Amino acid sequence: MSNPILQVSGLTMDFGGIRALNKLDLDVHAGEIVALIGPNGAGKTTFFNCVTGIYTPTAGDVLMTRPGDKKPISLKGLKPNYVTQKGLARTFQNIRLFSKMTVLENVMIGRHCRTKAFILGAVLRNASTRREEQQIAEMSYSLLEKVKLADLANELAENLSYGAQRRLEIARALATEPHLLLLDEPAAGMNPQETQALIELIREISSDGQAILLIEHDMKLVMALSDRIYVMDYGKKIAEGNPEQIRTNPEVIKAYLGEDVDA
Ligand SMILES: Nc1ncnc2c1ncn2[C@@H]1O[C@H](COP(=O)(O)OP(=O)(O)OP(=O)(O)O)[C@@H](O)[C@H]1O
Repeated sequence: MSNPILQVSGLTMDFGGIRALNKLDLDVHAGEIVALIGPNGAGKTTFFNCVTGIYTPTAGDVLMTRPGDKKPISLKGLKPNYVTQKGLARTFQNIRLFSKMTVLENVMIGRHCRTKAFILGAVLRNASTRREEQQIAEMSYSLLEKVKLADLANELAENLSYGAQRRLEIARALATEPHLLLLDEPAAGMNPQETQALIELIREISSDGQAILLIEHDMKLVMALSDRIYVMDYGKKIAEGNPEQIRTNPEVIKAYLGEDVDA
């Protein structure tokens, strides 16, 4: 088997006396949808923050192997914008859009991390910059079509419904052309119809070959989409397997006592 796109080993994160992550191993292969689940406070967001450069982990490594790479590169210690440039994009638990910009502009911003002419061109506005802007706008528009927001391209982001804002965040992350897409609670705050539409969207994105790692509390979504699931509790991995194995795992049932894993 080829190297995983993402290979996390021994990831540990201490906040003062709190060990939020404890020697966590996790990998994601090309084309997979992998979910990371666990009760509140288990360490899921800390994991994403360590992988995407928001925190530098106390110990462990985060390796990425992109198509064509002879050996993995380490993302550990890289700033978030460099992590994005290497091919890892994410959405956030609390939506982070530019509310006073249009829907299309929000996606175009995501794309700019891949363009040469951005800073210099923004000052000079020469012909090649204008051509590149046009290409970015077209590519961004096609992503809006994918997430079913093309009709709202010129609307301000703040005027979108909650579910639509979450889909816009996904489009913006896809605009960076990631090798791996990280989704942080994409269904949070959605009604059942919005969640169902999201499940279909994630399936469609995955069918294009996009590898996806997601954190989610909505078990219906997790069970419907995941090829593999990692379960953590108190910063440690307590189980790993396919949805059926996770659904029936006694450790998982114990960790979730009182919560509904059997969606
Ligand atoms: N910046 C921080 N400083 C101190 N402690 C933190 C920090 N970030 C997270 N923690 C602690 O680390 C632990 C894991 O938190 P984390 O937010 O990663 O859990 P989670 O699984 O994402 O929870 P939730 O499902 O509620 O979002 C918690 O005990 C939390 O209080």
